Amino acid sequence: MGKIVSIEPFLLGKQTTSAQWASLMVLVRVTTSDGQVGWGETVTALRSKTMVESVRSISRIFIGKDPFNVEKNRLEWYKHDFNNSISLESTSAFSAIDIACWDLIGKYTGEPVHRLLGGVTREKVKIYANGWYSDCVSPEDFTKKAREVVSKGYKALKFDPFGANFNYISKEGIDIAEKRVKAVREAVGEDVDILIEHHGRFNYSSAIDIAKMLEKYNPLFVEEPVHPEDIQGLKKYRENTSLKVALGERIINKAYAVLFMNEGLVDFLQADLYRIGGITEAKKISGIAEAFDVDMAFHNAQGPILNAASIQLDAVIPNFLIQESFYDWFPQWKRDLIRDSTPVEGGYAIVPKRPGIGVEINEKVIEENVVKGEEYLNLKEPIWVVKGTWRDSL
Ligand SMILES: O=C(O)[C@H](O)[C@@H](O)[C@H](O)[C@H](O)CO
Ligand SMILES: [Mg+2]
Repeated sequence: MGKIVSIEPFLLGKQTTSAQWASLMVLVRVTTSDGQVGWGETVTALRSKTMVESVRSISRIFIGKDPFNVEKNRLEWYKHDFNNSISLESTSAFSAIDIACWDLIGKYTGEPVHRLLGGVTREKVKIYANGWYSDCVSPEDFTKKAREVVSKGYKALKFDPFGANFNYISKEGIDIAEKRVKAVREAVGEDVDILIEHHGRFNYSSAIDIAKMLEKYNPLFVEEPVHPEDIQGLKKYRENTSLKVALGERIINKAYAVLFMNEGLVDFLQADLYRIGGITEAKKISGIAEAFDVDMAFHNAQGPILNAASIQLDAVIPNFLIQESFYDWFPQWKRDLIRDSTPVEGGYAIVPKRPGIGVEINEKVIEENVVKGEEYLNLKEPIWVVKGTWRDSL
């Protein structure tokens, strides 16, 4: 088996798309001395140039290494990078390389990654839709688009009904959010799960007021109800509602996740493979979560490589809840980038049996979509918002 000879980041995308937070992606190609290729992906997070450079810098640790030694290689990175415990740039670059190495291991052995991680616990994984509600402002907008999601077969969908409210939300703001939530619940019926995204933007008292409203709509979970660093606020939130809390998309290592689980502050953990340390660390964190009786709902808001890698892990872990997916709302170039997709059918993604993470890259699409520069920055609507929903009145 070959050693790693090159690690190349490609910044791909379009500077303006309907999904700004994911308009660009960093694709990473890892090549071995015997010509095998593995693919990884990481996030840009308004730092596209930085992320590309970060992949280049840390790749020096991996050149000449055996891609099979994911643990030893990770330890080398951990040892050399003094700031990895506080650097999303470092963990995100590392994560892409780790995913590419797993893809290589699968290709060498001829096995899908899930068979190398523990085998199949489920042949298909339940998906929830995100990204479906761009430009939804009125309850009627939400009704129309929610019906479309259900007609595609989805059994669960997530949305943020809070418009441009930030930190504090007034009684009127809650009333508007309620009209949107009610519209979606009525459109999808009681058998489809609704998941309420807060994007970590409220103070605890506002989040508690919101929770009182949400309780009657029976969401599967509420996500990041308070600011992600506000542990004291989250404790107060937990004391004041029985709604189930999901969080963790911004967590960059397993020890940090334990802080939340140890205090009983989270029901469902949303680690993301690109930030937590690739497949290697995502598998470990799932095991730790299992010991706390916490189920996994991996965050997955970026491109087709991360989507494929997440599905591999979902197939394996015992404590799987549900998988986020933007797949049906991807810009076309992201779908074209891979030859073999894992389409969502009847609300589930069928776990692919192909070697590696299960996708082949169409290299022509790389050439056509290489971009230079930074993400388009819209100062009127924060990057994490689904396009056209940053409106606080109906
Ligand atoms: O998917 C999620 O859970 C996220 O919080 C984000 O990464 C996205 O920005 C968002 O959902 C789009 O608004
Ligand atoms: Mg989120």
